[in-house]
Amino acid sequence: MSEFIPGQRWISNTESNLGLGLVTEVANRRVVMMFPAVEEERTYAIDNAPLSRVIYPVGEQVRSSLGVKVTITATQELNGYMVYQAEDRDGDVLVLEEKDLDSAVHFSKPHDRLFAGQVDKLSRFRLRVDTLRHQMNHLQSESYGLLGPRVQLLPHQLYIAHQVAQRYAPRVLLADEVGLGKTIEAGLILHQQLISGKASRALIVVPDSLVHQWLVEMLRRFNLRFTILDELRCEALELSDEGVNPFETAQLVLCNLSFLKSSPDRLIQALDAGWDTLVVDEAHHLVWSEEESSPEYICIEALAREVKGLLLLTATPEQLGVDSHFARLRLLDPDRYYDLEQFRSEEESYQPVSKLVEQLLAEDAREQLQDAPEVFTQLSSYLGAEVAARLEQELANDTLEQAIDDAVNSLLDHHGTGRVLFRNTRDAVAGFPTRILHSYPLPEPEFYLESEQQQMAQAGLEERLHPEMILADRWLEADPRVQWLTDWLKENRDQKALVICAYAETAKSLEEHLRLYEGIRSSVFHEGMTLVNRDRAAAYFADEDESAQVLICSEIGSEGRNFQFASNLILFDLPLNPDLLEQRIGRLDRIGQRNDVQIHVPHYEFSAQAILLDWLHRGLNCFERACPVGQVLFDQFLEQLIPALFDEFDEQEVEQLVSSTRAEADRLLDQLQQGRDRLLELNSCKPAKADLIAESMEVSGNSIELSRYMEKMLDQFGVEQQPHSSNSIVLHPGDHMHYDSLPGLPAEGMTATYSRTLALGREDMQFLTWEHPLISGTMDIVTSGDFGNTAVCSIKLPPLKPGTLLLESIFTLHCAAPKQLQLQRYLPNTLCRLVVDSNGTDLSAILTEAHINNLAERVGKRQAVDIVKHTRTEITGMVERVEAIAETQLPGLLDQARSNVATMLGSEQERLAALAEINPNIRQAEIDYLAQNRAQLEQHLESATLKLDAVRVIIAT
Ligand SMILES: Nc1ncnc2c1ncn2[C@@H]1O[C@H](COP(=O)(O)OP(=O)(O)OP(=O)(O)O)[C@@H](O)[C@H]1O
Repeated sequence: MSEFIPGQRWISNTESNLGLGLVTEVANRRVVMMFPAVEEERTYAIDNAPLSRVIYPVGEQVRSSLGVKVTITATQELNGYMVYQAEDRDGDVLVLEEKDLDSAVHFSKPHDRLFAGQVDKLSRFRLRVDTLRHQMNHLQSESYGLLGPRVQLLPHQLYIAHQVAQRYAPRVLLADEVGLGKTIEAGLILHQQLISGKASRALIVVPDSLVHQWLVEMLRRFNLRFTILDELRCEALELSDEGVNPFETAQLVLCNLSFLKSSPDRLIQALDAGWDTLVVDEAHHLVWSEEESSPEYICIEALAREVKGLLLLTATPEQLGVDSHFARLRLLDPDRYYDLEQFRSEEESYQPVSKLVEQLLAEDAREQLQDAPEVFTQLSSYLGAEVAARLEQELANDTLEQAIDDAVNSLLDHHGTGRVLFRNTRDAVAGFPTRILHSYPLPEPEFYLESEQQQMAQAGLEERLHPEMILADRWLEADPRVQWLTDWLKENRDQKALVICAYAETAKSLEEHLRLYEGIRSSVFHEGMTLVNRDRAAAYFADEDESAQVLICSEIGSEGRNFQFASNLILFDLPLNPDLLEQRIGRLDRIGQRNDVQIHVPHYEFSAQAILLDWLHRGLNCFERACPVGQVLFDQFLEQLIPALFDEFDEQEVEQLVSSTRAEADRLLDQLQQGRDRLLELNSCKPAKADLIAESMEVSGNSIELSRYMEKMLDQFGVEQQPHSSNSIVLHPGDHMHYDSLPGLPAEGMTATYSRTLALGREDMQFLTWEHPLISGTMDIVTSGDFGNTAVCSIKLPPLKPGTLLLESIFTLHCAAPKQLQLQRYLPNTLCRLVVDSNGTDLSAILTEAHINNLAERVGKRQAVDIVKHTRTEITGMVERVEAIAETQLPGLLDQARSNVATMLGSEQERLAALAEINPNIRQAEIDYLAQNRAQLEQHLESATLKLDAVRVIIAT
């Protein structure tokens, strides 16, 4: 019969920080243990559960789950279940069943270990104290959750991630321009949410062609292992476990949108599976109008309703018009975005706010403001008379800059869009390459001209823009673009080129032609290929040695893909929609592009293609720059553009169309720059703050400090370390490991580096940071167990008489609370360290840690045990003394913690509540969450104790 009985209390030997466990279920050789203090559950195999039974002896002081402190006076075991008789402070007797004991308790007191003869090495004691400090520093740093990912520290991304990741269940639209790193931003946010316990289940939904790229990117950059679900995989899971919901078999799931969209049953399973965060890439595919929603939209809308956190990613939020843009915002917050008309008028109201912000941010703001009383009137109407008056007063002071900064922040907060929408542009992010257009007018083929009379008369727009449709079977031999492409590739053999055309059919036959008849190393990539084949094609193109010179892609096949290692883009045809053109150029014009991007456009002279090229280039200027108003211009001029493409305009009329488009583009860009986009830009990245975050990450990511610390740590754990190349090491589980395995260390070992720069270039190496599972995992093992929590040493320090006994003790403020509350963040950033002599004199300030560490000498194990044995009474007295002193320090520390909660959460809570009255972008759920969070933190702090974590006995010689 099992020794486990429901209701019994046990403690985890490896995770004592979980508090007291409660047996809830025993079946099939497994025991399920609930840890109420941290609201976590664990299932163990009964045979080798790392658990110890907790039975209190008579005389022990314990607390009931209601918080009543009692002393046990008698115990009784009923078929393995304990019932205690106890007395409270008033002497009242009560009966306490073990299931009703307080769950937030701790064991393995260091002095109990010491008296049992368990004396650790001095180096382990130091390592324990270092570990406690590092853990505390990391948890409280600005970069918590953002340090681990293998990414370049780019301020514009860090700013967004930092802003969003701290929120409860963030719901935002990440709308950076193409290639600025939305995937990376989403990954950073997700990583922070998962590591901090704010989220544990995430679903990513992407277009078919991006499934693998996301899988790889999440794994190698973020150490997040996603499970891909498609129909085949779901069926296999159901076959091996009848009745299982495949979406519940993993915490992190990645699937493609068409799979979910086309299977209502699978969608229901996904809806039932419960997620904390949903990420949807290429969200511009979610088409919606007031009359009709696309199936994709309906599918994501259903999920968005169920899931708490939602990240929508699109580079072209307005590609399908304001309606669709509104619809995506509506997915984020249906209560806020319910009226399209109101949304439109709101967009217009951003302009005066933006103008005001510009005035405040002008370099000569002081002079400008002195002559502009109307600015203060305006400011007063937006932020109230008090803010305006304060700013006016500051005009004569040195602190004007700060006051302006505050006013701008309030304006952005109160009247901006920033809480739901983030958009960085190339203009705002430095370091992007130049884009250069090369146009190649080619003579129309004879065959084409001959057939023109009858063919062209009937040709639709598609045929005019894609002549291969008219040339039909003979197109490969007759189309001059094919010959041009062949020549270009042969003349530039050392250059890689990405060719994009509209249709998969065109891509396929073009590639076949180049490969079979022209001997060009080529590869093709289109939506009709299987995922595996697409990835193979992309890898063949990316390969550094034996690679394809050219990759031919269809329009949607290449969306979202990374090809920045090439710098020649050949547009075999042109899309009508400028946003699609930007998507194409964005394949190369991305972060990581080291060269200028050369855009080549072969086209038939005097044809629809030539007119479209002219309109897109001179009218919209969207080849050499990203054009944020492309969609609006497209909508506005489409009616005139169509007849021009049908050859119904003469040269002058075409010129007229181009120049009026240019004029309108300039006007709109100007308006955008002054209106919403400027606000968005300012909201999406505050450079000073962004740089601060990046700097703080550089500091907390200091690889020298980490590598020195880890070298000692891994040594203690028996991990073999050998230098590899410069800045990298090879780690192997050694023959004398203290644990069978360490988290994040594969049995076959690994090559790793602490250097971010090296890690970015060498993806085969693990990137070791405070957040790598090996490091955070070993740190957890140290602090949650008894590693190094006892030591004995000797010191020579003349004023101390030989034989003087001292006790150095380390206390940690301990408070079991659910992980997502992140209680540690609010605790004072100090360890409580106390040193006393056997008279109980407090010497903490005189004998500093560094002092003792410098002088401490090792004492052999046997001698150490002897010292402890002979001085047990004194040590017991000193432990009581330090505990008493610590008790007096507890209220002060708790006051600090409460005040941290009040400052950090209270001010955010007040700010949000005040904002919500003005800016409807604030969700009530967020405000409620903060209030709840604060109440829970305060409640948990009530049960905080100073726990004696480690002791070092010191004997003067
Ligand atoms: N911080 C970073 N460190 C290293 N590489 C990065 C970083 N940010 C972006 N990149 C790289 O830049 C490229 C573009 O990033 P990403 O795919 O996230 O952009 P995107 O905005 O999602 O693009 P698209 O609009 O095409 O979907 C990718 O190859 C990505 O790996």
